[in-house]
Amino acid sequence: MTPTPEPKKVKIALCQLATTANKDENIKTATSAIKEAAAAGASLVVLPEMWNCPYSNDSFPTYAEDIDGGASPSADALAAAAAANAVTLVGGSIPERSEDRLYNTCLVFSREGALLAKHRKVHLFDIDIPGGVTFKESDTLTAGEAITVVDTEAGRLGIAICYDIRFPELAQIYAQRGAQLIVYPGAFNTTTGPEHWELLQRARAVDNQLFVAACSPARNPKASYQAWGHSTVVSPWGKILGTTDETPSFVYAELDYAEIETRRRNMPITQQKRYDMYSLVDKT
Ligand SMILES: O=C(O)CCC(=O)C(=O)O
Repeated sequence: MTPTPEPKKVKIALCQLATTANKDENIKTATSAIKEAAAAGASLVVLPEMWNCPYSNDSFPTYAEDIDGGASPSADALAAAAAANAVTLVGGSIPERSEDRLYNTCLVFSREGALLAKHRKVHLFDIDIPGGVTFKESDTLTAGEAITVVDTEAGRLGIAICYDIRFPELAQIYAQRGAQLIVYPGAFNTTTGPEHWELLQRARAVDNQLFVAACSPARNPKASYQAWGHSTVVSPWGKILGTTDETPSFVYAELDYAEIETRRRNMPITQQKRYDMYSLVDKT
């Protein structure tokens, strides 16, 4: 990969969208949110995990779109919205159908609406917390096999989805590859969200001395899955640069990528790692 782009300042917008069971309505909501974020001055816009459908295993197969096959109204709408508003767009995620498999997939578009990257969620959300939350994405979805670092006009971005944030090795590999910001479209819930959502974002940011942004759907009281909301942007020092509650809302923050160099110079933990005692192997 080429050297990390020059440090610069980027205004990011996280669109905490209300999602419904109506895909067309969800696409309209996303399109108008991208326009509103751009009008507010954002050059990098982020959408939530599974923004075009309810977050449920019943929904994923019926809402899934064949992105590679060119049959994806959601992808088409995102490409058009990125170009119309001249923003770099991390398009949250949607259920993707590819041959006989389904994936939880994030698309990244340039300011011209070109598809820059496609990331399939690597760690599937299979958990069982009795009295709390039980979910098994692997009932319908297949895990991705590739990790994604992409150069954009808004910086070098590492892309990962929701449960992926619990795996520090992935974030460390992104940092090693020069990511300035890791973007996690996510949909934590009312059991794990209050305990871990902010903690994990701050941990990944401080571990790796880079920016972290996590964008959730808004909570829908009628939905089977109660999203935590609280979309958040964190600095390399672990500072919350912007956050919200569980309602449909926008989070704006300015990312000054020069801070990454400052923090790493002041506290050079990457050079201080004891790779004579332990190791991280990038097998991708
Ligand atoms: O890790 C968690 O607590 C929530 C993860 C999740 O909701 C997801 O991966 O979709």
